[in-house]
Amino acid sequence: MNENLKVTVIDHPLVQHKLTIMRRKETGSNEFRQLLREIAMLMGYEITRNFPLEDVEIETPVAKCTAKRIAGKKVGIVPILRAGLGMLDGMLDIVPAARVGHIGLYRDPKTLKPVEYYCKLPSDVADRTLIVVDPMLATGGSSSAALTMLKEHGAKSLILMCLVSAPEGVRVVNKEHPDVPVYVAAVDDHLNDKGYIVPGLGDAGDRIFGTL
Ligand SMILES: O=c1ccn([C@@H]2O[C@H](COP(=O)(O)O)[C@@H](O)[C@H]2O)c(=O)[nH]1
Ligand SMILES: O=P(O)(O)OP(=O)(O)O
Ligand SMILES: [Mg+2]
Repeated sequence: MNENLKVTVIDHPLVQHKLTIMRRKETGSNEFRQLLREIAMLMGYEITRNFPLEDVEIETPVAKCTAKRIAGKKVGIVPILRAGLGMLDGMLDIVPAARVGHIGLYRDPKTLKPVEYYCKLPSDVADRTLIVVDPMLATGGSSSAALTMLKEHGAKSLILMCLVSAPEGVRVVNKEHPDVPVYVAAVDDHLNDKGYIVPGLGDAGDRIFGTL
């Protein structure tokens, strides 16, 4: 069923174990937030694996040498509000010098279409790799709209990182943004008639911020 989807599932045992705890309805906001932060860090580690390196001349206390550093401008992390904020600190734990942009989108509960309410981006988006983060890729409307907004601001190198996805959402992003690699921890079964991922984990924003 998922064979046509262009998506990388990060199946590291630590990620999968933590995700299972997050899915449980008994898991409270405090633990949910902490696990999301940890998973974001682990996923970020995998996603940045192929970032290009360049040589730099340095001097250690012992000798001069040529060492490696990440090439190019500092990466940008762009959480989709609110739920994407839950993945920001985990990313900043491993890329502390990253620039941070914010895109505010909520899903209209009737139409399930994304509604934009905020956008503030780092400078020079055209020259940075931007990692868009949102725990849930459901219909794909929010992620796709965020990627479109970033491209309208000049972004050229984009990565989408979500925790749980539905095949429907991956399909939409693949179709509308074939240039954007998609990383997830799980591709779940389907969407229900309210646009929630099944089995999923519920409303990520509500679970992170305790607004159920
Ligand atoms: O099971 C779900 C499904 C969606 N969300 C929230 O909605 C958006 C993504 O929905 P799209 O339909 O892909 O636009 C996401 O930002 C979540 O905040 C959810 O929490 N749980
Ligand atoms: O996508 P939504 O409407 O669930 O937004 P939020 O992340 O603020 O819960
Ligand atoms: Mg929500």
